[in-house]
Formats: sequence, structure tokens, C-alpha cells
Amino acid sequence: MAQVASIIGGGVIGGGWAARFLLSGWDVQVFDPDPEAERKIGEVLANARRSLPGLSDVALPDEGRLSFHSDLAEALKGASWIQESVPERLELKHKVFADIQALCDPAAVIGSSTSGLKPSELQQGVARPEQIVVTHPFNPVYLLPLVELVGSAANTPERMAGAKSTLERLGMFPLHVRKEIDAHIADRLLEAVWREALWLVKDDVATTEEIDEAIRMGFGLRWAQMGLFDTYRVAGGEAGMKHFMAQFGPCLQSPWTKLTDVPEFTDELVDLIAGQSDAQSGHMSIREMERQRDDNLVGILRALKAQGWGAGAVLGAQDARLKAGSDLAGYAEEMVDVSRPIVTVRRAVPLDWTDYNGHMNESRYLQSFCDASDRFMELVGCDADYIASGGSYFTAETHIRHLAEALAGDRIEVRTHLLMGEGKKMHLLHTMYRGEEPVATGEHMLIHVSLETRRPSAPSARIEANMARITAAQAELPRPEGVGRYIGAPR
Ligand SMILES: NC(=O)C1=CN([C@@H]2O[C@H](COP(=O)(O)OP(=O)(O)OC[C@H]3O[C@@H](n4cnc5c(N)ncnc54)[C@H](O)[C@@H]3O)[C@@H](O)[C@H]2O)C=CC1
Ligand SMILES: C[N+](C)(C)CC(=O)CC(=O)[O-]
Repeated sequence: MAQVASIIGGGVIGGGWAARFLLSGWDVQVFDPDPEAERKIGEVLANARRSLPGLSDVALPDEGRLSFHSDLAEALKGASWIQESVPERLELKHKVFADIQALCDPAAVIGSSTSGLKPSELQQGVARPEQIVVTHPFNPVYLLPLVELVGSAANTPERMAGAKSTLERLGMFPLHVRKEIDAHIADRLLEAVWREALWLVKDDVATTEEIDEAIRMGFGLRWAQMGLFDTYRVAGGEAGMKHFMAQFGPCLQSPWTKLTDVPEFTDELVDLIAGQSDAQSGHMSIREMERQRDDNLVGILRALKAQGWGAGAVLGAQDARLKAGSDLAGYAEEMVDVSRPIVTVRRAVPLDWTDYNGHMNESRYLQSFCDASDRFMELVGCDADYIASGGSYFTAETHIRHLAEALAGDRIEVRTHLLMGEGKKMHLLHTMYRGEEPVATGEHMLIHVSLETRRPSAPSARIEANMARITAAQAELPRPEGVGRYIGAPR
């Protein structure tokens, strides 16, 4: 049975949490007095569905059930995680916690999305302080892995460990903030940069657009992958951080920054900033900007995943977790039902696989079929150890047919039919499905080779035996439609 998350407050951040839980297979129950909450969450979810599933190279669990409740007790029913995301006002959060604790399971975690309040402040005067922890996420919650996990002396190590493990299973990176402090770690940094930026606009040094260019064309890109200290260590040259500090430390004493002075939010300043911001990007709606942001983030995150670095390493670990729990894990020759086409790929179409036509680019069909061939090779015994011992398959010929369009976020499955597996030859027909609709076929002839001579060679006896077993098991299957087709209108 799916686990249940209760989302209390479904605005920008609550909506993002709802998407993160739902697409990770949890049932989600929302409580928000705003009559527009259902529509707003629906729009956030639409963006999340096209971006989050494709971050993984393995299928996410089936989506959970989403429901909206006007009765708080109903929204809390069965919830093992309760995420509070109401406006940032301490007295409101206290009232909400009192209402929640009167009705919820005392074993459930109550996570607060607060950007700045300390857990000990949130816990003041509540019935069960130990139940409440800060779980501060980053927008968009469904894509960014960071969540600052902050407890107080009232929270036991067991409760903190339990919360951490749940967040990890959601594909997030819980950063344990060891000492509670106003605004945790990340918002302290963000506030400092924001304060400086406001001064630069107020003093007419730069426009909002020029400041954004200064970030996204340079150090913003660096920060996405190495953060502040590793970046500066490298900037110190061969002598590293000590040299960097000796060279640039004195600048901190000179008036490079306005530090903690806050410009007064006069009507004039608000109009100046909002006016420049409208001129900069007012031609796009907020939803359009969200989609552009998501496209960019998915590209960056997937590039980092290929490097196994930073946030990309978190994605890689999540993929490994999802794969380990699926039928596509490891070498399972005896466990797989080979009497029908074998599932060799199950995943969603990533945003960065789509092209100017708004659908999956043709190169990605080949990539998926290549992944399917790799999985099939593994199943017959041509796994990593076998390849390291010097034998492998090369693809000699490929024919792909496109039958329907696959769009970003679509869940696709490749089922593989062994048409012939004898001696050096392995003839495969992969069919890609969305649900039960065939989207494409890929017919491939692979030849077994010696990686030493780079010439065709006989496979191992085990591979031969496995291919014979699968050929026999699939012999009764109807010959798949389209096998042997060449380019041209069917005759
Ligand atoms: N917007 C941001 O960039 C981030 C905000 N946060 C934190 O998340 C929390 C929520 O912020 P946002 O989502 O931005 O605000 P928001 O204004 O978009 O959403 C707040 C939602 O709470 C609902 N609400 C008000 N009273 C309620 C009640 N008694 N019970 C249930 N729902 C109620 C409102 O109808 C609204 O939908 C704040 O604590 C904020 O500091 C955390 C990370 C980033
Ligand atoms: C502006 N903010 C303080 C609400 C921002 C955050 O808390 C985190 C974020 O997503 O930038």
C-alpha cells in the first residue's frame, strides 16, 4: 500500500512538495483554504510530470493518488509525513501545528518548509515538540535535491535519522544543519547576495537584468557544480586555498560590499525593481518561465549525473536505488520470463531528449534500443565481467521504424524479441511501447566479437545455451509485425 503524505498549505512550495511525493509513488492529501489551490497544484504538477520522471534513467514508481480536503482530519488520515508550507508567520505556524497535532498520528513526521524560522521557535508551546523538524526545500521542490534538515534538542537522533531516510527515498539530498540558526545555511547566503543586488539597483550601478547576466554567465554556472569553497580552492592555483585567501582576503576589509545594510523598501525602490524585472522577462508568463527553468535545470542535472558529481551524484544514487528494486536489476537469467518479449527498458522520456518538433528526437530511439540490447546481452550472459574477459557484441545493422510520437515525461517500455540467436549472430527486434501503444521498433543484427582481434568470434557456451533456451521459448510467438522491412511504402 502506498504511503501517505499530507500537504498543509499548497502554494508555491506545498505544490512542489505535492508533486515530489506524488511522483515518488506516495498518496498525497492536500489541505489549503485557497479555493484556487487545486488549479494551482494541477499546473505545478503538469510541469513536474514533464520534467521529474525523465531525470531518472529508470522508471519512477507508479504515481500515487492526489486528493484535496476541506476537513483537516481527512487530510491527515493515515499520513506518515505531514509537510507544513503555510505563509512564513510564526503565530500562524503555531496555530497550524496545534490543529495538526490534535488530529494526526503522533508517530508521523511534521516537516516545516520554513525559510528562516528555527525549529526551537516552531516547537514553542506545541503539544509534542519532538514531532516537528525543519525540512526547508528549494524551488522547484520537485527538481532540486537540497532540503535543509534542522532539528533542536527536542528532536531525537532516531527521528532525525528517520526523516533523513524518507527524504533520501524521495531522491532528495537532506543536508543536516547541525546548529539551528535563523535562515539555516543556504538562505543566509542567498539573502546576502540579494541584499547586495538590491543596493546595486538602488544605487543605479546595474539593472536587474545586468545582475542576472553577471550571475548566469559566470559564477552561477560554477556554483551549480563546485559551490564556493572548491571553486576558490581551484582559483588559488597550484597553491590552492591558502594562496587564494592571502590574495583576496584583504578585499573583504575594503568596501566591496554593503554587508548587512538593508535598503529601505520604499514604493520608489519596489517600483524600480519590479519595473526592471517586468522589462527583463515580462514577455513570458510565470508558467512559461517555470517551464524554461525546468528545461534548463534538467539539462544541467543530467549533465552532472553523467559526471557523477554534486547534485548529479544524488540522481545517480537514486537511479541505482530504483533499479535495485525493479525487475531490470542485475543478471536474472533464471528469473525472467523469456516465453514472451522481454522487458529490457522501462523509463520516462527526459526533457533534454526532446527537440524542436516537441517530441523525442530520433537519436534517442537508437539510444533506448541500444540500452535494450545492452540489457539483453546481460541477460544471456554477456555482462560486464564477460566483456572484461574479452568477448562482446558489435551491432552490424539497425533499422528503426517510428510509429507514434513520444513526448517529454512519457513512460516508455522496450520489449525484446530474440528472432535468431545462433553462433556469432544475435538478431533482435525491440518494440517500444507507451502503455500498450507501439511507438517504434528497432531491428538489430549483432555479431559476437573478440575484443582482442576485433573480429567475429564464437560466444561462450553459456551464451549459446541461453540464446538457444530463449529461442525455443519464443518459438511459438507470432513473428512481430515489420520484421525485415526496408525503407519504402509497404507493398
Ligand atoms: N517561495 C519560496 O521560494 C520558498 C518558500 N519557502 C517557505 O515555504 C512556506 C510557504 O511559502 P510559499 O509556498 O512561498 O507561500 P505561498 O503564499 O505560495 O503559499 C502558502 C499557502 O498556504 C495556504 N494557507 C494559508 N493559511 C493556511 C492554513 N491555515 N492552513 C493551510 N494552508 C494555509 C495559502 O492559501 C497558500 O496557498 C513558507 O514558510 C516559506 O518560507 C521555502 C522555500 C522556498
Ligand atoms: C526567498 N526564500 C527565502 C523564500 C527562498 C528560499 O527559502 C529557498 C529558495 O528556494 O530559494
